[in-house]
Amino acid sequence: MNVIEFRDIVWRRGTDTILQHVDWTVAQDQHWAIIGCNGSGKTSLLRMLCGYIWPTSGTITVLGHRFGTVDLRELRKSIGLVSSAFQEQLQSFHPRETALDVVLSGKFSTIGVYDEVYEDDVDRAADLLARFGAADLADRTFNTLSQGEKQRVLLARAWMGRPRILILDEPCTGLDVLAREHLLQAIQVLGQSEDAPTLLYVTHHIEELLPLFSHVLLLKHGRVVASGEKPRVVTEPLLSEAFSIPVEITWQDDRPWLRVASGAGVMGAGAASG
Ligand SMILES: Nc1ncnc2c1ncn2[C@@H]1O[C@H](COP(=O)(O)OP(=O)(O)OP(=O)(O)O)[C@@H](O)[C@H]1O
Repeated sequence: MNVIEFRDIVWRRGTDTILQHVDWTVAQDQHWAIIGCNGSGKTSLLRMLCGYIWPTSGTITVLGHRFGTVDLRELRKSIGLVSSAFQEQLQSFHPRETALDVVLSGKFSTIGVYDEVYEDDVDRAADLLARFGAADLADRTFNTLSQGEKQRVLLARAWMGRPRILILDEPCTGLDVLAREHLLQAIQVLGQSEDAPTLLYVTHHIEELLPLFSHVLLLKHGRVVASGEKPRVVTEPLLSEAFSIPVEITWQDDRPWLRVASGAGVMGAGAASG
């Protein structure tokens, strides 16, 4: 059984076609990065995956359930999400809620812990905090944490819910280099664990494509530019096409680093035309 199947998905809003004939298959044991410029359709695709928007045409099957024949509220319990928009929403946590409470609340997919918590749950939450390098934050009030600290706690929270699919929507936004590398390292390690969910990682930053990510979906103007195994997709011609600017890639420690090709940037274009 595939984890995700999008078949010939089209999404129109008014006169705009936002997703254009998208085919996308995610199999078991794959972790995907989703890459594309602003407005290329990444968020729309993922909102569709969670059943928040409905395609104009095409079919979607998630975890073996065909949309239209499944209770989406039930299915959503299998899909975790970490995004900066979500972080804002979580400002509504009770002012006294600790980081450990926040992780625990992931078990129930609620904001705040209202259900009974067992010792095992507390152990697991503490263990997850430790794995994300945040053990010392357990008793701190969540609302007083820095953005980087909050992201680590929210990732631990997402793992606590044992989702089958976990969407990480630009989880490194706003983090300094060291905080970002710590977070990426934790994702790399936990993503390799036996009970890891299928990861879908949205980013504009190519260097965040950890060795863990086996596959990449490259979008442009709502179309799939390329989709498949990372080394076949993360190439200079395909990324140059997706970003509409010539780019060069250097691989280091099995991670790709991108720079705009010499003379091709906005400055270069200005100099050339001037
Ligand atoms: N509900 C909507 N109604 C009309 N247009 C929409 C709607 N949602 C998204 N769009 C448009 O669809 C296009 C794709 O948007 P989307 O948010 O999916 O892109 P994105 O790749 O996630 O961009 P970013 O990287 O900036 O977050 C944009 O042009 C956006 O304005």
